[in-house]
Amino acid sequence: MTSKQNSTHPDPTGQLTTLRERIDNIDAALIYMLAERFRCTNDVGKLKAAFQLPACDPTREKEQLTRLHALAKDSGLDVTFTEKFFAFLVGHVIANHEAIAAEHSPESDS
Ligand SMILES: O=C(O)C(=O)C[C@]1(C(=O)O)C=C[C@@H](O)C=C1
Repeated sequence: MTSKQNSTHPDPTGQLTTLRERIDNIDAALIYMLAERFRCTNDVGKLKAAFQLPACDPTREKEQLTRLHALAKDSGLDVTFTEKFFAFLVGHVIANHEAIAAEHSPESDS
């Protein structure tokens, strides 16, 4: 025990460090998973651009949301957070699809 730590004033430092190590590992996994998801959606963006399909597919998004709701409930993740996170993510994907389509468009210089 340190001078500041005793049974009335326990020191949370060790526990906090352990929890933060877990958080860092989870953040790393999330970043790698998101990078992989964006690699996949970029391929979707190229396919959509090549076949002149719309960037946004509301029917697919509805199906995804239904599935994500069930997963959120099952796992204990906040459903509102899940919806907001999905909307944020898909918003970026659609912007990327539009950028890819603009590059592929006949009016594009390149
Ligand atoms: O599945 C597609 O069609 C995609 O473009 C991918 C994706 C997604 O990020 O999951 C993005 C936009 C669409 O509106 C639906 C889903």
